Amino acid sequence: MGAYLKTIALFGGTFNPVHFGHLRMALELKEALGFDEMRLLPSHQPAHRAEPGVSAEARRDMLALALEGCPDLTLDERELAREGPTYTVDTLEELRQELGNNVSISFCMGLDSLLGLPGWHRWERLPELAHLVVVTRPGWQMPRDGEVAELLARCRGSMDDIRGEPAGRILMREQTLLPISATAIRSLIGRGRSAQFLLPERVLNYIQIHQLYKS
Ligand SMILES: Nc1ncnc2c1ncn2[C@@H]1O[C@H](COP(=O)(O)OP(=O)(O)OP(=O)(O)O)[C@@H](O)[C@H]1O
Ligand SMILES: O=C(O)c1ccc[n+]([C@@H]2O[C@H](COP(=O)([O-])O)[C@@H](O)[C@H]2O)c1
Repeated sequence: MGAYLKTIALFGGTFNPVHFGHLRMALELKEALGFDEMRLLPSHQPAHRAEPGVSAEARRDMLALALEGCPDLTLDERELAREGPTYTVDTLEELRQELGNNVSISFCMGLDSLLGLPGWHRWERLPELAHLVVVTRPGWQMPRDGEVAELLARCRGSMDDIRGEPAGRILMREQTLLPISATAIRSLIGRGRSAQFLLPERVLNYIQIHQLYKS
């Protein structure tokens, strides 16, 4: 294997709002796998779910507040400026053009997202543009057959592969996720209950000041 490449990881989501589950997962992945950069990538208009109801600017502002004082995690705002549905393949094509082929790009996702990958826009192009880092929870089932199982059989690799190649590998990593979801946070606030200790205090203050998620 040749020299190691610079490694950039992306962690995409709606972040409506960002919470400690997202932040811990991103930080642990960066530290455990040794990525040079871990970028949180808020989507403008998610491709496979309803409109978030909270503006892209507000979701971005909350992420920026959450990342204050955490130099290990950065914010990549490129999807927010794009009109129409946010497709990961467009983002990765843009990024690849910007960075060239001598950089290793990894897109991080949960196993649930990997199982749904064949529904993503131009999904077969994704491994040509980036590696996929897939976080599994203890006890989760890997697919046995179908397109994703075939992709895994072809592409499964290690962190050494990811450091040495620009794209094309799938790394499976078992990690315990904090049991927090943005849906539960929105529901708590909507019912007038407290969401304290589930997300950064600064983000909670922003939600209160802007009266977000009130039913
Ligand atoms: N508790 C968690 N720990 C680690 N990762 C998470 C957690 N919740 C969501 N994720 C991951 O974060 C990314 C962005 O998720 P998203 O913004 O949809 O958050 P969410 O909390 O699942 O939101 P919602 O409840 O609105 O679906 C996805 O890859 C998702 O798998
Ligand atoms: O490109 C697609 O077709 C596509 C379909 C579903 C999800 N994604 C991306 O996957 C990431 C997590 O999405 P979500 O909806 O679980 O927050 C986020 O970056 C989305 O843009 C992308």
